[in-house]
Amino acid sequence: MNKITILGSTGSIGTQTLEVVDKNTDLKVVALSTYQNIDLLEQQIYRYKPKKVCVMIEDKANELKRRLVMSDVQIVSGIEGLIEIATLDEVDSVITALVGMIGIKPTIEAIRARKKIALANKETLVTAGSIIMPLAKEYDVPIIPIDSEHCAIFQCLNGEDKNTVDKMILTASGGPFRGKSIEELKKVTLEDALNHPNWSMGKKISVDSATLMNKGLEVIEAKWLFDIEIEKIDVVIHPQSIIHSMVEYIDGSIIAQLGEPDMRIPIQYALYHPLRRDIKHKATNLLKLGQLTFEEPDYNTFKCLNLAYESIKIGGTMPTVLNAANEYAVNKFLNNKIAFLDIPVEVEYAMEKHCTINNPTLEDILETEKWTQEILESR
Ligand SMILES: NC(=O)C1=CN([C@@H]2O[C@H](COP(=O)(O)OP(=O)(O)OC[C@H]3O[C@@H](n4cnc5c(N)ncnc54)[C@H](OP(=O)(O)O)[C@@H]3O)[C@@H](O)[C@H]2O)C=CC1
Ligand SMILES: CC(=O)[C@@H](O)[C@H](O)COP(=O)(O)O
Ligand SMILES: [Mn+2]
Repeated sequence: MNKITILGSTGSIGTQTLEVVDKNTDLKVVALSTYQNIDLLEQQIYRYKPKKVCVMIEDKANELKRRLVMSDVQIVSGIEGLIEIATLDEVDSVITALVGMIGIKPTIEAIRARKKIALANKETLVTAGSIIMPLAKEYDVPIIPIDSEHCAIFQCLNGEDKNTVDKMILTASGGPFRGKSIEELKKVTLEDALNHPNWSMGKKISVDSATLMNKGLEVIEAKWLFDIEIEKIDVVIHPQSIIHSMVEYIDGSIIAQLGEPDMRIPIQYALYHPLRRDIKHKATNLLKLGQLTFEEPDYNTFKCLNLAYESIKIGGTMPTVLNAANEYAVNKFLNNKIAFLDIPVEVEYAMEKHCTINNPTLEDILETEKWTQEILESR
């Protein structure tokens, strides 16, 4: 029996993880969490009977307590609550399906408590990869990627000697605005940006896919997960999202992982690694697919991808600034406060103003997040 905590169980990855649980009777849910969606969490409590849940917002946690006064589920709140459910004694694996840098502390504490990590929450690695990866090594804790590209690369590596890898090739769908010009992007709406061609995902990552920041974050995520130089990580546009990523070896062989765009596949893979589960969520019919195509990303129009490469080349706290500025700007865009093309402008502004701290501590990273929010607020 694999006993699990899902951080962010009411989101896109969280709910799909529960769909995987539905198909696998040897997965037992011990703890769940939400930011504020207590209606859905309440349904999840009835169905999966967790021991403990965390509601980030205290008022909402209190409301849920009133609703569940007859139930024996324990309800905690805030960041301390997230840490509590990520470190419960009886838990084997923690699925990090939170969105944003809020995932850093619970992930660190879960590693210290020696929980296996199934990681979807890429912002945690983008900003604190320099702390998380050595910590996981120190505690001998596996970090298994859920992000589809990284799960693909993880499978393509298949235990090969790292020195035989020439390149990692991350595929990108290109998002809903692939092929559009700057002029056309001036007119796009929030609704357009959320309309991803292949994947159904949470709002923040959908906007990141539209700006190509998602791919930039994934380049940095790959650097930390696979301990590879940034110069060896390439991005190629593959509009069909069937090839999830590839590894090119020194002999010219390219190994790819293919499958339907369905996150239940990498989620199940991460939960069962090193075993491969014999449950298919969605089969791929190659004959029906027709063509698989590839294009160069448009770096001039979609500036976020270059900003991400730049930030990780500078290193230190700069990827934190990139990520925190992006979280800030995407939030503004989601609330109709700025236009789509303002997102890279905000990110670039914060990066230009920042004096990088090398070899940052956790405190430096969290302070940098705050600094970034303040500099953008006062702009
Ligand atoms: N969705 C996908 O297919 C993929 C997602 N990822 C990554 O996985 C992570 C999750 O993405 P996704 O599931 O789409 O996101 P969602 O927005 O759909 O879900 C996020 C979850 O985290 C909770 N949450 C949000 N903000 C906070 C906060 N400040 N404190 C505590 N809990 C919070 C949400 O609660 P509430 O419901 O109340 O908002 C929800 O449960 C992201 O890092 C994303 O980049 C990676 C690959 C694919
Ligand atoms: C499903 C997943 O892993 C997402 O990160 C996805 O890759 C987003 O699509 P883009 O390739 O458009 O960024
Ligand atoms: Mn991805």
